[in-house]
Amino acid sequence: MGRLTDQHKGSGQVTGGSSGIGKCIAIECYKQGAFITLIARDENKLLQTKKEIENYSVNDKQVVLCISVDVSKDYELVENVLRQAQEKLGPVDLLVNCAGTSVTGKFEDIEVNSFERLMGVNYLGSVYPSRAVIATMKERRMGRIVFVSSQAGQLGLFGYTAYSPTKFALRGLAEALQMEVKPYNIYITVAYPPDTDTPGFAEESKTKPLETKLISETSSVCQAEQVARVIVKDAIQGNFNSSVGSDGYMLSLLTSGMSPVTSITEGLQQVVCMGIFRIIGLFYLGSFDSIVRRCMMQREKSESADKTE
Ligand SMILES: NC(=O)C1=CN([C@@H]2O[C@H](COP(=O)(O)OP(=O)(O)OC[C@H]3O[C@@H](n4cnc5c(N)ncnc54)[C@H](OP(=O)(O)O)[C@@H]3O)[C@@H](O)[C@H]2O)C=CC1
Ligand SMILES: CCCCCCCCCCCCCCCC(=O)[C@@H](N)CO
Repeated sequence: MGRLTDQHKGSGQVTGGSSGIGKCIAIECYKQGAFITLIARDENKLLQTKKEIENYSVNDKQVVLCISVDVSKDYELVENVLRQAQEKLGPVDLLVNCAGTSVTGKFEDIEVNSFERLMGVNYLGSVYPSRAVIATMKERRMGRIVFVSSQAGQLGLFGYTAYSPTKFALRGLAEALQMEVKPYNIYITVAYPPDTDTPGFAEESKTKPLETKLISETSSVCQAEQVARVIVKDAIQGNFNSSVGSDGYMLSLLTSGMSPVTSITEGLQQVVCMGIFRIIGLFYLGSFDSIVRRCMMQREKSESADKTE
């Protein structure tokens, strides 16, 4: 963010900044000299994280501000608290929409209200803060907005019927918004992290179907620090697409569709590699289908064994 202003190293707002990937993104920005606003619900977690982040200060003027608000409930409230934060720390240079949560399970086993709740937090919870800061960014003719999607926002997988659509939605929002704000020198980044070792991931793993676990093992679990470093780098560079690891790279290239390109090299890589990555992708899909079929047969076998007992 150092490039964003001459006066100070910029101001960053991170939703979901009190835990996991969001916390590491906040630390990464703070280490680069930025002023930080953490946005989440639980005040204790916020204060604890603020203390932790302050250990990384690079100058004595740096501030970490905490805001306790639900990003998915009341737009007016979100707009108000973000305005107050900007009055204290200056206009926001970087907004990172990282607040989010997941529910996994078979379609028929997921509570109906979970579909609505996840769309609320993961999608509307990214719309509201972005909508609240965009006018100022346009006036200043500068700014960066990050949407934290997921690899599960690039392809649909067993167990993610409630979660994936919310992460796909962010991509649509990001593409449309990028086209609107590019002439104002505002750049949007969509990040597609793989499974990442965080409190949220630990919670998700408790109830994850076996199929989802086996399929997800295709790509290894990343560290939140690494994911955060990549996201912050891509946001500063103004890259539309942000992915981690070789699976992440292939998946992003393969699903690039009509999304904007940031460089000629990126466009050329897509043109050259698309076909071959599709072939590799088909093999992955085949192996996912066979995992699902094997699990189904095993379940039926153990159910019929139970009945004959
Ligand atoms: N970990 C993973 O494997 C992956 C995660 N992601 C995505 O990255 C993001 C962060 O995930 P992760 O670090 O694992 O999550 P964590 O559960 O560790 O942290 C979630 C953060 O979001 C905040 N939050 C949740 N709901 C709300 C809300 N309604 N309003 C305001 N803040 C909220 C939480 O604070 P509080 O509860 O106090 O509000 C917390 O700070 C999510 O969007 C997730 O979908 C993407 C790919 C992989
Ligand atoms: C050429 C094509 C290569 C294809 C590789 C496919 C690898 C698929 C693995 C997907 C893992 C799902 C991650 C979801 C993470 C997430 O969002 C939750 N953990 C949130 O808590």
